[in-house]
Amino acid sequence: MTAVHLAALVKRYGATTALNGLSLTARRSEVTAILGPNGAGKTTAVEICAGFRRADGGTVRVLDLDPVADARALKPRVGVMPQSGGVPVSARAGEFLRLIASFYAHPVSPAALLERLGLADHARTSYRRLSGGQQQRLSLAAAIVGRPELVFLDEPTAGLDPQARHATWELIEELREAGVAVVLTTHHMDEAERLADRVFIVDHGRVVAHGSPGELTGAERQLRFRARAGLGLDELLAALPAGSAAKESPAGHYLIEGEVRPELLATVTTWCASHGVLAEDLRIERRTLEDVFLELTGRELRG
Ligand SMILES: Nc1ncnc2c1ncn2[C@@H]1O[C@H](COP(=O)(O)OP(=O)(O)OP(=O)(O)O)[C@@H](O)[C@H]1O
Repeated sequence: MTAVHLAALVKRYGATTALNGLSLTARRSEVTAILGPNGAGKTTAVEICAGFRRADGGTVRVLDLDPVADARALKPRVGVMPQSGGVPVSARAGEFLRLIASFYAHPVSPAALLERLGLADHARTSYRRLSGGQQQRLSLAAAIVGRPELVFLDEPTAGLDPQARHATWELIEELREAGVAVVLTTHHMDEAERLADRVFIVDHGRVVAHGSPGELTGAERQLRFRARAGLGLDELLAALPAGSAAKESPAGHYLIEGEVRPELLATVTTWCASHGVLAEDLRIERRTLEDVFLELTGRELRG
């Protein structure tokens, strides 16, 4: 079932076009990741879905409603974790979460949620005195305490330590199991790969590719190794099957693309042996979303 439908969304801030025809769909019981570099338009898209901003063009439907015109009807059904907190700085964590819970008919127990997110010892701490990671987790708790059908999480794990990051991932997976539609933004491709059923790769305000992580990265494998910089690859390339590619990037890091079969591995190692090259860290791996992004845009995701 469709929870969010965005079609040809346009948003301008003065001379800046933040969204330039962005289209995406998110479904219930799925995690949908909007993956893109800084400034790609992810936050703007979430803010429009949350009814915080109006689009300049295109269609926005959230649970089949209009986020601005139907804001009252959507409020009890949608949770939002904005990028910049959204919590009054003097509010104490526990009191704030109980207040938010009181707005909903069937909230989760605030105390249990604080415990779950490792904030139980900070229930009496004011928001401004929480660490960045604790503030993030309180903001996440506030987004989900009302048992929403749909949640928007804007960079939910930004600034979290690995333990808190994993706890957040597990919570997100449980939301999906419970039938919630989760839409999250991230510029961590590992987060999208681990969590998302569908990924929308966004760049310059539009979707440049979408699909499940497996669809996006494909079945293709690639072979990588490290060796001394500046190996002449023409001769190796000539020995490889047609359609293969070999490149050095950055210096001393080699990548062989194409159909990685046993013969290809043998060709590479034989070539290395005959040139006195010790191929270190030789490995065959699947393409990552980072590779896909690089291919599509010519830039690194986190660049
Ligand atoms: N209120 C605003 N006024 C002017 N320009 C803005 C405003 N908000 C965002 N922008 C610009 O719009 C573009 C998209 O920004 P947005 O915050 O939506 O991207 P993002 O993908 O969420 O980036 P990040 O990962 O850094 O949060 C950027 O060029 C940004 O500078």
